[in-house]
Amino acid sequence: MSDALLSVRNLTIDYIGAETDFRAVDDVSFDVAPGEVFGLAGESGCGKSTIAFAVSRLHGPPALIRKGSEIRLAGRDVLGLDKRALADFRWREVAMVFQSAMNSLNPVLRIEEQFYDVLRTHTGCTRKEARDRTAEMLTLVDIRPERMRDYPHQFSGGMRQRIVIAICMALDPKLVVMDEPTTALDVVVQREILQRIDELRRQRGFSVLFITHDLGLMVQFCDRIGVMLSGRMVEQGPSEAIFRTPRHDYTKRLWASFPSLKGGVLG
Ligand SMILES: Nc1ncnc2c1ncn2[C@@H]1O[C@H](COP(=O)(O)OP(=O)(O)OP(=O)(O)O)[C@@H](O)[C@H]1O
Repeated sequence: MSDALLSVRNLTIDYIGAETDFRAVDDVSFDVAPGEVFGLAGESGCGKSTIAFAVSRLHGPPALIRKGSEIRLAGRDVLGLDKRALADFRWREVAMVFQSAMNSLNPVLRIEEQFYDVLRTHTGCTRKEARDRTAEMLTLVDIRPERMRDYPHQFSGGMRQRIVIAICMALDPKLVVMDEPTTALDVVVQREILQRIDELRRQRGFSVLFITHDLGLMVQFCDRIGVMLSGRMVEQGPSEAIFRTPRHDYTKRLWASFPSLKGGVLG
């Protein structure tokens, strides 16, 4: 697919050990189109997070990406980026939201300062411009702009996670990688946040690489899903097809292990 935003080809990643190496990702290929939400499903340990880190170029030793692997974002060779290009690539091209992202806010800095740090570093904007952008972004995630004067502890967990998402969106990245972005939150807050992300995606047109253990959420939120088993991608396709007519035995077993999905999440 040449018009893909993200193109992953033959991605192979080992964790290098003292005695033996462990192949966490084995010859995985997939594309994510502009504006698309692509989900990675599969049991714990199958390599989903390892892929998410590699795509964001946040992996480090002992993870080693093997020769022949290719990751392209908007045509750029992600694995070939040097240190300088990488600083620009992160946030501007790709932003990552983790499960514990809400704890990544600096507890002693007002929210306003935390936005300013990211915006100034990447755009060289003035304080006034940063403040305007912060107000705009907070509004997008349903937080009153005047609360930019507050500190992280003055917000609930769900609000803190929304603030991190707003910071991630502030530079208009092309791709947002979300690894269990709402897992630490209660179910109602989870749904609210995902709905908000979905609206933002429609407005701003970014793509999402989405990882969650919650298969119901996955089917509901993703346009397409790739199913992983022991480092390999065994099946990929439109969510509805993967859910309703899975071809691989493992996918069938995966859905079967979540009886709540039988009611038909897709309606
Ligand atoms: N730093 C590391 N050193 C060695 N092995 C690792 C390291 N990080 C992850 N692994 C192994 O690589 C495999 C893939 O891990 P990964 O975290 O990518 O899986 P996952 O599908 O995201 O799992 P989960 O859903 O539990 O987060 C696992 O077997 C894990 O134990």
